[in-house]
Amino acid sequence: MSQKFTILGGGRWGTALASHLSRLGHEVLVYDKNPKVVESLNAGVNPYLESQSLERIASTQDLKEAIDFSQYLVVALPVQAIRSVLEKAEVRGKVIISASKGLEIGTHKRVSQIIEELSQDCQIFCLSGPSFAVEVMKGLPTAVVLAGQDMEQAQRLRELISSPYFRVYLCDDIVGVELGGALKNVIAIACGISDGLGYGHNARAALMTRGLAEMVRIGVQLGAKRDTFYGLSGMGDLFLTASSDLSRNRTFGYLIGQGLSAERALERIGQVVEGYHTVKAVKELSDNLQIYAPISQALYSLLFEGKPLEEVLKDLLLRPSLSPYESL
Ligand SMILES: NC(=O)C1=CN([C@@H]2O[C@H](COP(=O)(O)OP(=O)(O)OC[C@H]3O[C@@H](n4cnc5c(N)ncnc54)[C@H](OP(=O)(O)O)[C@@H]3O)[C@@H](O)[C@H]2O)C=CC1
Ligand SMILES: O=C(CO)COP(=O)(O)O
Repeated sequence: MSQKFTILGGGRWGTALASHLSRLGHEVLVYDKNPKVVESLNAGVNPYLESQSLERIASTQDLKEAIDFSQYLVVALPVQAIRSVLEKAEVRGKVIISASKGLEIGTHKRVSQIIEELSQDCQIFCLSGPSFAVEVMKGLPTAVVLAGQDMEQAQRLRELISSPYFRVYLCDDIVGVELGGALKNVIAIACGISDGLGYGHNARAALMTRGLAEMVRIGVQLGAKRDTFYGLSGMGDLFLTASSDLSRNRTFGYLIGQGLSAERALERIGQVVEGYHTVKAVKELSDNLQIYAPISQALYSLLFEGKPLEEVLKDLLLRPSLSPYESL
């Protein structure tokens, strides 16, 4: 059955999801602050893939109009922008799907926690997993996971958003699914640095494996189920992001490995690099909760404390091996 969907955020991911939902016959309204994006969507042209025409996607800069438009709200904004947008919106009684991946700096909150704080009487779900926007825009086969507490509502949502090329699995561990999507970006930056330095495939495989162990340690401490990290939103998205040129997080790391400063690398990419912010939140969380997170800690000292890359690598590679906590 056709429904109305509001998408908050007309970036690449918001536009890809809008395109997917409209192909399924839903009526979609995208909210974005950028007039050029709004204009392009209203003209039926994908702002990021100009060869693709888009039908049935309307767009607005009017947040109230967007919120009032539908019962179903998809949040696809950069994580650090979500609070400021939701503070301006009165969100009440909606079914909300968070599609953003990261932790909020300062509060260390997951996206569903930010949404919960700033909305009333809403049911909140998280959509995550290995899903590059450009491939979803093109309708290439993709599998994702939808997590939430109310499995009946999740099942209804799955029926609304699934297609043969967009396969949706369900999960009741929203904490694990959100943390999988947020933490894999940090490890993807580390893998990018290793690739940029020319360290080779062995090093990248080691970082991905030890990175996954680090994600599990952090996640379990924060209340996630261990097994969730071995599914689409943890391992699945880590494999994708840490090994593909399409990833902004990996590319960010790659450019740093090639000698660029973090500022220059961010400038060059010109899109959201969520892992850069999440590193900060993870560093504070792991300090506060005494979680052993050597890769995230090393990235923090490189990106935010100005420690030279050679020293960071030396510390990481020469740190005492096999502490009891490292056996996972
Ligand atoms: N791209 C992908 O493949 C995927 C992305 N995601 C997640 O989706 C989220 C969004 O990423 P993505 O769409 O790729 O990012 P993009 O960089 O493509 O776009 C971000 C968009 O958010 C807008 N924006 C920034 N700040 C604000 C604000 N304060 N108020 C309103 N709009 C704002 C930007 O506008 P402007 O350009 O004017 O600044 C831009 O249109 C991230 O959390 C990402 O991890 C998840 C799965 C896949
Ligand atoms: O999360 C993503 C794919 O699942 C997108 O990753 P990047 O933000 O690194 O491009």
